[in-house]
Amino acid sequence: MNKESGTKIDKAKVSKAMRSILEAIGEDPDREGLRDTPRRVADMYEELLEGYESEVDYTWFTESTDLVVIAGIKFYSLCEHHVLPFMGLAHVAYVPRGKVIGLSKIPRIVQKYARRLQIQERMTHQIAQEIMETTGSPDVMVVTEAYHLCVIMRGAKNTAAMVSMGLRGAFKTDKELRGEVYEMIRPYRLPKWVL
Ligand SMILES: Nc1nc2c(ncn2[C@@H]2O[C@H](COP(=O)(O)OP(=O)(O)OP(=O)(O)O)[C@@H](O)[C@H]2O)c(=O)[nH]1
Ligand SMILES: [Zn+2]
Repeated sequence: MNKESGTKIDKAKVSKAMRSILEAIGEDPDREGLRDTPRRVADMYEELLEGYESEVDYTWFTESTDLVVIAGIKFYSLCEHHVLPFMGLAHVAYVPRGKVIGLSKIPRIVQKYARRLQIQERMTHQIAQEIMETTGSPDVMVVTEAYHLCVIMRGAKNTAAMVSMGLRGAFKTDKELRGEVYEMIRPYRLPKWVL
């Protein structure tokens, strides 16, 4: 079930709609190269939007109260305005209150919220929220940096990167703690777009 829209992806419907789009742009959907395209696009949306249906399986925990930083988590998402990709890196930090979740769960949380129709700020917020809920720590920092193809390929046609910050608890007020995280994530920051 798609938890936000309440519906599962209807692949037959996506495929039919894609065929209509091909016709609408003046293509022949029955020509050899396009014959399977509606089906491929339906399969693609099912894959790219699988985040609606994923749940992270928290099976392992350990105890610590020391700062945890996971830097350079890559993600690919789709902007909900143009349904074009935006992609980049997420960096996550939290100060556990005794409960540390498995390292791999952090990239899984990022994928869960990236693989939907999104805006970057909401994705950043949702990642921070799930980390707060599962670790019980109010002190969470999430930085996402991304290139949006809807800004690069069309419209403004500019290669600006967007950085979105999610600061919770101590990270909101403690500049020194924030600075420590910036230092640690610096080598893992997003490279400059080259095209
Ligand atoms: N803040 C934010 N804006 C986004 C994101 N993804 C897309 N947008 C912007 O959403 C806005 C939608 O604005 P509209 O004016 O309705 O759309 P548009 O006419 O296609 O706008 P242009 O892209 O400027 O041509 C655009 O400025 C997009 O760049 C996102 O993740 N966060
Ligand atoms: Zn867009």
